[in-house]
Amino acid sequence: MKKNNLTLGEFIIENQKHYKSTSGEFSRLISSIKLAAKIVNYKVNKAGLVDILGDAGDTNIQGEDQQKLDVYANDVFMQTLINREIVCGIASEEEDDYVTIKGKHETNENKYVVLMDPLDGSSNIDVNVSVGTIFSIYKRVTPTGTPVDKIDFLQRGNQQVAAGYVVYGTSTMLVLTSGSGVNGFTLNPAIGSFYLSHPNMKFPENGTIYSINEGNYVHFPQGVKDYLKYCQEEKENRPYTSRYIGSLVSDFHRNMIKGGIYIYPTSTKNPKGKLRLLYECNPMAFLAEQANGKASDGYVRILDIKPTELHQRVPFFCGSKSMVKKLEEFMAKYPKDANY
Ligand SMILES: O=P(O)(O)OC[C@H]1O[C@](O)(COP(=O)(O)O)[C@@H](O)[C@@H]1O
Ligand SMILES: [Mg+2]
Ligand SMILES: [Mg+2]
Repeated sequence: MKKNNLTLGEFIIENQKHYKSTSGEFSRLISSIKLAAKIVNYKVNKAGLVDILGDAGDTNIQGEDQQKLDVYANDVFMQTLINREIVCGIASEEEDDYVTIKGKHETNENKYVVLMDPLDGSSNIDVNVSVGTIFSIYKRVTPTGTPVDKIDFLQRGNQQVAAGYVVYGTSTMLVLTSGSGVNGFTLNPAIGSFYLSHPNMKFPENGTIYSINEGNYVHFPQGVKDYLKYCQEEKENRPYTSRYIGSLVSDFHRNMIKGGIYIYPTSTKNPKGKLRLLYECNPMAFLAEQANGKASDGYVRILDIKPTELHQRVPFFCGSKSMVKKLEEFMAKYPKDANY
């Protein structure tokens, strides 16, 4: 597949067969996400010059201090999707509950729901380090024309129609899958279009980078501690390299290109893990598997976990297949409660 000559819109039209949509509804949905990403990107790039840094002075349902850019990004993605009336509902890290979009005819005819983390890596905003947006798309399970229900959002990750992220980094990229591989599109800011720059992205089977917040070491499950000892011993192609950006999207993106594993286990501070299943782990797990990688909670495939709550957290181990498998071997040596 050639690169640099297809825009994201052209790519979707050319690959219509993969983007399970006849009415063009799906491509309009992606076009809305693309538009919102460009608006947020513009603000991210001016962060030091406009009043968009620091705390928003409020906390979200997770009990986290919302950063101004968290709130701004949430508003932009929400408003873009609502105004263009393409989805029937949205769930967001920054919204207490899901939001129903009835449309002008109050008919709930649209068939897609979107779940999102509008700004991932919030701790990086004020220090000029890359951040991202994560999104996950499902077809609703309730009949069109009927009210949207929580069950439309509590679907297993293996039911996703599409998933992707935007990384606002040295360049701004949108990385997308709809179940037929992963493709990366880079924004040309001079033109305002995303161009296919990373066709058919794949995790290297193995890698030598591990990404984890080792500040929480004392609270890690024994299986994770043993795996870190394995990574750091001088044997074979080890010690590995430790790289941790503090933004899931950025760590994931680097690991997908270079090979590596991202680990956010349980800890005393986060007994269920920190990352949210619905709008962080599931979309990133879908992308990982579509790129020949692997994603589990240490025992179970992330995409098979049955969600029970919108903001539920799970332990998250994701990246090069051999590295995730090796970590699972260490986890399996202990009874689950010793690890969780
Ligand atoms: O600071 P910690 O505890 O290591 O957590 C960092 C992780 O938390 C996150 O920032 C959570 O995402 P949000 O910023 O969207 O809340 C991840 O992007 C990142 O990998
Ligand atoms: Mg996040
Ligand atoms: Mg966030």
